[in-house]
Amino acid sequence: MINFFQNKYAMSEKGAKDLLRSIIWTTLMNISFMLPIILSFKFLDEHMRYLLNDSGGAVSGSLYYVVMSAAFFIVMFILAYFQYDSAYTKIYEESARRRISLAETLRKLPLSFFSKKDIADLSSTIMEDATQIEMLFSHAVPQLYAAGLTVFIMGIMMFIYNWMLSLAVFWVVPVAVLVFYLSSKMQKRMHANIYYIKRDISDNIQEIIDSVHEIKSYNREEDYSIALNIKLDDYEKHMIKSELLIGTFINFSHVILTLGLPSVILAGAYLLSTGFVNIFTYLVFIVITARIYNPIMEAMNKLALLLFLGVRINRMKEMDAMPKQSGKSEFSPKNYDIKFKNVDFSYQDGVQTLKNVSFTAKQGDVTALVGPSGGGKSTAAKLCARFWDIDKGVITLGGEDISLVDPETLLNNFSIVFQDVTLFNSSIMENIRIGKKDASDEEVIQAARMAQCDEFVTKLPQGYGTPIGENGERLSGGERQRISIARAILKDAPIILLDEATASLDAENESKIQSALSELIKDKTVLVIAHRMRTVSGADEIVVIKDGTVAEAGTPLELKEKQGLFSSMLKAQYQ
Ligand SMILES: Nc1ncnc2c1ncn2[C@@H]1O[C@H](COP(=O)(O)OP(=O)(O)OP(=O)(O)O)[C@@H](O)[C@H]1O
Repeated sequence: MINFFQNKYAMSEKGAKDLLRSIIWTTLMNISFMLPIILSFKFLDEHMRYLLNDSGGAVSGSLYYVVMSAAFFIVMFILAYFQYDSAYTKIYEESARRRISLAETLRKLPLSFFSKKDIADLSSTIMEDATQIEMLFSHAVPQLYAAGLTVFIMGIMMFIYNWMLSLAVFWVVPVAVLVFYLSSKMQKRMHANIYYIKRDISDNIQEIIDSVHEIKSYNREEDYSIALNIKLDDYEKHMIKSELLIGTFINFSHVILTLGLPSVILAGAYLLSTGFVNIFTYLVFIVITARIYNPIMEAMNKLALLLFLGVRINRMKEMDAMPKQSGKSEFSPKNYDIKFKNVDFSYQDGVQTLKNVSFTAKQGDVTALVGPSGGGKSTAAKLCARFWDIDKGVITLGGEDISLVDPETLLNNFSIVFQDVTLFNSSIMENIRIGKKDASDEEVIQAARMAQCDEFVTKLPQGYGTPIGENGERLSGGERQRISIARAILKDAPIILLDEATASLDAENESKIQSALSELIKDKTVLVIAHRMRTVSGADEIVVIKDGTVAEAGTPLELKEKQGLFSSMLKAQYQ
């Protein structure tokens, strides 16, 4: 059973055990609600017999009923406590574990998972799916299983007590469940559709928010809002259809269940008149029948939500099943040479981005990757920090295969400055401190000065404490890039990846930063991706990448003399 829950609901072992406990406690609580009824009728029965015999004096055994009532009350209270604890506290604990494990999964997923389109999907999985699953596991799943179990246990007890009346009570249950079951396939399909339409809408909204500048500048607001409205209408139609469908089936099943009571009244009246049952049994069955369907009805009301559960759990399982990056967390290479040996890589199946790429970026050297746009320079640089895993060949750092090193451990060795700088909605100080989280304010300011940030920071109202808005929206491209360089300077890692690091800077700032960078890169492995030939003039080694392959490699002088691609690019740029 534990294994079944673990597999079906993607739960931890502890969560599955707690769910089982919750089902047991809920079943016991459901059954305990019948106890006062049985006790009352037993009391009534004895009372009636006593009155009919009319022996005079007090009713014998009254104290017994008072004590039993108090005992039942305590039992019900205890059961309700454990039921609450298992269905809420424990289930919420599992939910916390589920969220933490999702976050852990995210840490281990390769970057290929985080394409732009996945961001809305991801946040919906983490926030909405996890919340919905939490709600279902506290309010619906244990209750559903417990309803089945309660009816089963009560059914056995009642059949033993009086099978004829029990037949009248229970014939409706399989019929109602069958009606619901037959419709569930259709409902599941519908709910899956709704779920995917909803995700598509979230993606669409996310895309609009991300590209709001482009949409406005190309006057495409109307096209986007028409496309979004079509999707919203579709969502509305599906929701109405689904509500109608599920409402119809739930109500139909409820109607079938309510037929149970008249069945018992009629069958009981007949059995009473023929002497097969006494009045006490008849009345007990009527009252129990009025209550026994409640857990099933309640569970059915929640089934609509439960139908969403499968889709949501599958989404989590999918995420969990994605190939994760792992590796050793202890890593101290003997040097920081990066070596590509016959590396093949593709972002998508069938489109090879790098083919048989081999080159070495030596520690203490500046290795420049140059070549035509789209050739694969940035891809090669990102692969050596294990942003993705390669398809063939090997990339080594200090002679060790990087695919065997935990990505976070590996990244500790890299200072990276990309073209597309990501900044966080906090102060400049905190944005730079990301490079080294335990850096003092003085260290941060020192790095900022080296990266020429001082010039614009001192003009800001709160200096280094100035909030810079979502992704640094209050800063210019060059200012954002300088913050990114300051981070790299602060981190002071043994390998430096510079992807057009000084592209958005004016000539004066660029030369100042170049001199700061030349201090930073001493004795380090430096991989520079550059388009402008003057950026690479000081490089020790140049690797020309064209159409995903190494077209030529050597020192600037060697390549100039070779009169190949590098030399023609050089000429073209100076012309
Ligand atoms: N995340 C991605 N998913 C799919 N394809 C990608 C991705 N990133 C880059 N590519 C593709 O891989 C190829 C190489 O891109 P890459 O950015 O490495 O080239 P580049 O030489 O650095 O180009 P540029 O000089 O223009 O920056 C291109 O065809 C590009 O479209």
